[in-house]
Amino acid sequence: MATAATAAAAAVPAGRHQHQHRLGLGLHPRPNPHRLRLPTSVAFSSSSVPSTSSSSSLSPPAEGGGRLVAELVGVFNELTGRMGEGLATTSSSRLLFRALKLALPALREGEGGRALTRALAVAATLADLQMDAEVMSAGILRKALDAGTISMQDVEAQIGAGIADLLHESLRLKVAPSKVDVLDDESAGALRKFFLSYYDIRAVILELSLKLDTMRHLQYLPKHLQRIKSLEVMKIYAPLAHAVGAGNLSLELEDLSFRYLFPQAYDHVDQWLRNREAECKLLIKAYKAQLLQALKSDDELNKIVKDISIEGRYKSRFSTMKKLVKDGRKPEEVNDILGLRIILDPRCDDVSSDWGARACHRTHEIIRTLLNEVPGRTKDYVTQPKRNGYQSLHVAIDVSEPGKTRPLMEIQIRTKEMHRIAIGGEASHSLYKGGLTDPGEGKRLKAIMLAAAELAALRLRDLPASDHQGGECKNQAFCLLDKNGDGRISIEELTEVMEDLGAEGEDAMALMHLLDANSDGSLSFDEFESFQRQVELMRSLEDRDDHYTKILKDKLQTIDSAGLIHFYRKELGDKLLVS
Ligand SMILES: Nc1nc2c(ncn2[C@@H]2O[C@H](COP(=O)(O)OP(=O)(O)OP(=O)(O)O)[C@@H](O)[C@H]2O)c(=O)[nH]1
Ligand SMILES: Nc1ncnc2c1ncn2[C@@H]1O[C@H](COP(=O)(O)OP(=O)(O)OP(=O)(O)O)[C@@H](O)[C@H]1O
Ligand SMILES: [Ca+2]
Ligand SMILES: [Ca+2]
Repeated sequence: MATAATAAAAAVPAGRHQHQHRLGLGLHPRPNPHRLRLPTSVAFSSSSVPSTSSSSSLSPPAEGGGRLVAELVGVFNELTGRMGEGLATTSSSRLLFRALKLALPALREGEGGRALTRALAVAATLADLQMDAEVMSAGILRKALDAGTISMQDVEAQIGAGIADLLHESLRLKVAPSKVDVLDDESAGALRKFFLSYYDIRAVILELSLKLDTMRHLQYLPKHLQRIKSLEVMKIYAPLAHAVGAGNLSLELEDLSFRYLFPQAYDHVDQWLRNREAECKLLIKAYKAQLLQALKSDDELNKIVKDISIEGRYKSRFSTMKKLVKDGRKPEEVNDILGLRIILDPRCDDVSSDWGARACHRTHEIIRTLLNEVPGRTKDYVTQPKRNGYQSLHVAIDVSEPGKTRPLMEIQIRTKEMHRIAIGGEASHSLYKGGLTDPGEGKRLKAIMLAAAELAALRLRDLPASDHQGGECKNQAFCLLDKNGDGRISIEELTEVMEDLGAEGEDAMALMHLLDANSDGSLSFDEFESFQRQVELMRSLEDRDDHYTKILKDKLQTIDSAGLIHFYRKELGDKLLVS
């Protein structure tokens, strides 16, 4: 870490360090509960329950207006960079920027210093689900509303009626589960359907992302609430997420509620999967690469297909547990802990032709020559589709080595069309997993969800650009700060944004002084870009800092479970305490 910090400091123009420290922009990496970097747990990891200790016990850093602008710019860039292709239009960006300006001051203090990071994680989840800027902004603002420092009137006046409607809708959704008995399967099922048919589907997705946020931080709630919320998630929200095709979200929701509802069973499954996780994930990666290369270099297969892709996955905690309770299997008897899925694109995709089946069978032959197929475990739903139309060829592979027994690997072989039906069609995963009984419902829901997102994106694209932003903008953050569009950020423009963020207007002078390299009293595009580079650097250092903190914390926890931490603490005092 010392090397990274030294290199980073060297990259900053000479003579700047002194000012940066004064403004709280110093590059020295330190834990900062108020920073806006997205937490690493944003990535859909099935086991990303944050640890119980938090950085909130640390005292806040010297807070200057410079730091606030740096945070605004850094967060804005990160979120727009994460938005789906075509969704980060000028008007979308402007909306997100306005929402951030309103929400940031409100979120700074909430939830023990975690409110801001949490709000941004919600927005990132929404971006990953291809939601538009309106939904992302609503996510951030819902967290600000929950923090109690802004009101719906503020949102309506400063952001607009569209987002206020979305927020009203999500607030109505929030209270709905309390009106039914979630333990009753029929009521839970009816409520899920009601959600999907009655409410704006984007509000449902927003609610799902907020539920994920709640579940990721459940350790801060009292025990009885942990159980009630987990039950709601298990019975209502996780199946809902499956139903709308938000697969990764539903897997994480399931794993988190499983953890709180059945802690002992969870620990058992978690321990078993965790012990093999790193090795199995490496194996999945290696088999994937090896298979892809073998398939792509097979002449016969190449005559039938124009493209081949392979997806890999390690089974989730909850999904594994379900298999164990279904028929009393042991974990080592679950045959799809390691999974690969080969998707083939036949040169002739006419469904009545046999090109698809030929491609699947040729792929199977290649696998047989390369890998150790387990006899009697192959299922050919390509030749004999399931009644719901599901087609795929499944083989089980033994990946053990002498002296090292491993769980089996399942390989599913299918064409693009078969995959489409398995994902969104009548044999869809949302029906298979989401508890929906009406065939076609999953397909319809997914279509509604995508159409709603597309419509919102179109609406935002159609909003009139502000006077000077009709043309191309090379750097969205710069253009949003340069309100009058004269190509420079003036002291007035900087003062305004600082005041919006709740800082003293005078801080603008200090920041201007720091960044205005040629001392002409305003920020040029180049000067602003150099500021942005520093912001990025700062955030990446904080990332790395988190990474090291986590490693150290994991080590300490291992030591703790061995009962040795008390010994080390006594020996080394606070030096070993990591928050
Ligand atoms: N989308 C979808 N996927 C399916 C369907 N049926 C099976 N699959 C997938 O194929 C996998 C294996 O299914 P099968 O080969 O029938 O195996 P199984 O009888 O479930 O066997 P176990 O895995 O041992 O419980 C499932 O885990 C799913 O991933 C279906 O109707 N729709
Ligand atoms: N062999 C595989 N290779 C790649 N992805 C898979 C494989 N099997 C399932 N998946 C995908 O992994 C995700 C999680 O699936 P999960 O393992 O929970 O259930 P499943 O295998 O579909 O069903 P079941 O629990 O009945 O086995 C889903 O998106 C699913 O499509
Ligand atoms: Ca499976
Ligand atoms: Ca200007």
